[in-house]
Amino acid sequence: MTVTTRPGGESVLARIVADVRRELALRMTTVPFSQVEARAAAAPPPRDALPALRGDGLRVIAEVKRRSPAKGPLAPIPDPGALAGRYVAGGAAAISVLTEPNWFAGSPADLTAVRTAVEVPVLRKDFVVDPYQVWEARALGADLVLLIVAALDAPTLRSLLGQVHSLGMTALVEAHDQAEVTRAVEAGARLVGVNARDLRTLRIDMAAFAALAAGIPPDVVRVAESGIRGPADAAAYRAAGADAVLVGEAVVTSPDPAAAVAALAAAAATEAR
Ligand SMILES: O=C(O)c1ccccc1NCC(=O)[C@H](O)[C@H](O)COP(=O)(O)O
Repeated sequence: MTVTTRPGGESVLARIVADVRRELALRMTTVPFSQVEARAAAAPPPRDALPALRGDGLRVIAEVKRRSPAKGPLAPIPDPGALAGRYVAGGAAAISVLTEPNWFAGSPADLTAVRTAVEVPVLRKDFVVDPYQVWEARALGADLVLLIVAALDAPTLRSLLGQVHSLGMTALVEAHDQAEVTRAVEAGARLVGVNARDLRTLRIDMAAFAALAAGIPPDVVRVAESGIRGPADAAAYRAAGADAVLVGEAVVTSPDPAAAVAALAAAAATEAR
């Protein structure tokens, strides 16, 4: 689905979440929770993401993203495991996999394929609103789960975060403004992403990370997400204090994804803090 937004119209995020909830309700009737729980117990143990995402230089989380609501199709990606392998060859510290089918043309099978193909931590990037999806993520082999502050009330954010941690995974808690950063930190996030893209309007504000980074405590790992076109953007985020960047479109559309990832990481070989 490709969207246009109208002032005062329903937010894009709200529309995506409504679809996700409908599909989830269907899955919950066809795949009993006990089955998901059993698959999670049999999944390979989670990989520790935090040490992978902070260290010397800027870490790159490279995304498997076939399409975007704003731009439509980006890349067909017939073999997500092979693409993730190219990212890792270029130095990616983690891989993000969009598993949502209707707006991003993703699938849960993409995540499993990527997890099998690479040895770095793998993020389930989806619109998680219910504990069932956290268990699903673990059952698929995910090491990280995205929690979007704008999609969750405070008690739900806190309880989903606790659940991600109790399953041994890491949550990437995503914020777009100061109030959301505060909520992420108060909920106990250890990894906070500032998304330059406002998921309600799809507008990109590349200044958002620099404006918000100082409000993220030093023991929390900081990720700058979205809108990164190349090394200059990555270097600017590093200078503003990012430990890692999360990049989708620029790497899936590159003719050489390994080189694209390597250039992003190399551009920002400066000390951040
Ligand atoms: O990408 C979108 O258009 C989008 C729209 C609505 C909700 C989420 C969306 N994207 C998810 C992401 O956060 C990005 O895929 C990710 O940060 C990479 O962004 P980019 O490098 O700009 O492709």
